[in-house]
Amino acid sequence: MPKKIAAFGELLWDLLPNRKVLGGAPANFIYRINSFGDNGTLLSKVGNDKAGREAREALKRLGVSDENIQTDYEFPTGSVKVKIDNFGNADYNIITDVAYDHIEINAEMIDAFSQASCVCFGTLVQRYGISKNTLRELIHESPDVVKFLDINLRNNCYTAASIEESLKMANILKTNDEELLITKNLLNLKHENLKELAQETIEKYNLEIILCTLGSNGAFCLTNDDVFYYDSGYQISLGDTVGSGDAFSAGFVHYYMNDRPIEEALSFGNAAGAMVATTTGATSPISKEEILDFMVIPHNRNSVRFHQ
Ligand SMILES: OC[C@H]1O[C@](O)(CO)[C@@H](O)[C@@H]1O
Repeated sequence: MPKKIAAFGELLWDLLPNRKVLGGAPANFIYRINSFGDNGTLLSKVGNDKAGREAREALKRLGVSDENIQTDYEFPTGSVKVKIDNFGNADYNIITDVAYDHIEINAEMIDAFSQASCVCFGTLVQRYGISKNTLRELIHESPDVVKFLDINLRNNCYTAASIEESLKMANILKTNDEELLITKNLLNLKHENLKELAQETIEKYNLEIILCTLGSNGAFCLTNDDVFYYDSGYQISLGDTVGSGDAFSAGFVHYYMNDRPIEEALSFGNAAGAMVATTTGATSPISKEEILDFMVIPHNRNSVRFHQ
């Protein structure tokens, strides 16, 4: 049975150096979730403009319903200017006060959230009051649902308060090494070492799992009963990093919510993220079968050491 997974947040156009592609972490996440065979719902908002109409069409072409995409009559559809450096790393200039900052609560959204088995959200959509409050209410109405926080810290789009509130709402945190250290500094956590910092964060915010991606060095996972797994990085030819973390999250959630062992979920997510990093933009099609095939090909894998 496909699992019902919902995500709340930004749907936008990523303006890459030479073309525009549909993006927004929750949109990218739900696209991958559906491509893996689960039943994903995206909760967002676009403007009453050409970009909004095109976003709906693009979304549907990607196999994601626009049923829970609201239309805003005042604010434009979101967009992001994405610069890619010589190493393929993305720098995001995120346009502010756009339609997805104004998502309003309604009965359909409450149903989509509370009837899902897992919901995903990030910090970017919490930069203004309306969407932030809608998210809080949706979470409040969904007590028995697994809450997956893909923290996605984007410049000028988070505060210590939005990070802390998000951690309090979450059961599972997905972060990257850099974001975990930013979180440490803003929330005055103690540990420098990533594993110890993850332990401290789990305890302080009562999390069940932390997933931490490490760029080309793979990813690790730590649970609240202190089970630790590490999956090393793949040596790939990098397209760009856009959407790679979103694919990691979708891969992990797909396996985890379908009752696969956490170690397998980590490996599948890590491979999904690596494969998306070989493409440009966040929504190039990659099937589950292609990821599974990729995982069994012998690869050169990078390896990091943890100071345990
Ligand atoms: O959501 C914020 C930004 O992050 C991405 O999702 C990539 O992870 C982009 O598509 C978007 O511009």
